[in-house]
Amino acid sequence: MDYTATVDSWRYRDRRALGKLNAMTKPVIEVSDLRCAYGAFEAVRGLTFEVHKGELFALLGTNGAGKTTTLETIEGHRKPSSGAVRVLGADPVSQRSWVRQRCGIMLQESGFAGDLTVTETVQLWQGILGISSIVEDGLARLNLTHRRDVRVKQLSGGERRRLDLVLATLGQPEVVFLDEPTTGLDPQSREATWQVVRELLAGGTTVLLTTHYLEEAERLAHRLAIMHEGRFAVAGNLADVLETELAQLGFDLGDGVRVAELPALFGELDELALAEGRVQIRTARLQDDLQAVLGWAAARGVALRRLRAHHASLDDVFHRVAGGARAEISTEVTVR
Ligand SMILES: Nc1ncnc2c1ncn2[C@@H]1O[C@H](COP(=O)(O)OP(=O)(O)OP(=O)(O)O)[C@@H](O)[C@H]1O
Repeated sequence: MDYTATVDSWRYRDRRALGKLNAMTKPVIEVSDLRCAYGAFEAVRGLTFEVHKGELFALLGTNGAGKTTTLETIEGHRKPSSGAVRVLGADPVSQRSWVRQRCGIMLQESGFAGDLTVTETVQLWQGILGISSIVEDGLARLNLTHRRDVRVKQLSGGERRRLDLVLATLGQPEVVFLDEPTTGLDPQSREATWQVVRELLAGGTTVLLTTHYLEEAERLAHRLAIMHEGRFAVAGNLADVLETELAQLGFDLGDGVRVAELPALFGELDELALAEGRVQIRTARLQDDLQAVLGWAAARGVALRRLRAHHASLDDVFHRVAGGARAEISTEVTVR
């Protein structure tokens, strides 16, 4: 049985139900016109969004887009320059200890004491949080049991990341912040991490995540935002985000076929690709244009070589945003 597929389809089926439920409940994380500056430089420029109970919201974006600054500000590590942040209804700066007790935080870089063993580190963290829960399960699920007596400084980068996650999820926090949780992990460890995150969500934990892995956001996020230069360039659920980019239809222009002979299409022809002998069309009406091309080819007896028709992927959207082609997208996205 493909467990991943089952979990993912469950997520998609359940998303609508979660949305209806969430419309009736107070958000767990509320961010309103958030701005954060380092001196004269404004790294975060007016973000507004909410995250509801049991929901995972993913922040994607290019290096320096402002993801970590946003996350750390919501965690209460710094005051916003302006705007408002509420976590579980409280101000994460002025009510820090109340909020902190209810949150698990996985920073981008851990600040472990290298001379402590894995077990000692967990025990220390349990002491700080006043938790006496048994962590064997957490260590086992993230494949760290056999490393429990190893000093932290002797762990690999991926093992440290997994230890970070064990610590962030100690004591069943209501909210978990994950800053690039799977960077540097091998595929197996990444899958184990995703499984832990799915279990947290199923238990009602709310998760705010930053990642550079588009697949991670596709697999886990109920909603996501792609940041660029401190703003949300595009945001919403996966379908909303994919709809912001046109679909693509392409095939090689065979010998003896002239461009003028092509059927009328709704999409726009890529002149650069055409110069290299390929018909490449970006279109908002993929089905109509595909039908027109197939009908035309059948009528003329043209074989369409390397025919490819596909809706936009998250990768396509990301590259458009990263390429700075933001004129086509609203930069004032409000996510509610
Ligand atoms: N302490 C700081 N002082 C000055 N500028 C900072 C500081 N921290 C971050 N910045 C700047 O703020 C901007 C946003 O940084 P941030 O780390 O939030 O981005 P990011 O999206 O998390 O990037 P990455 O994907 O590389 O982690 C960048 O231009 C960065 O150089």
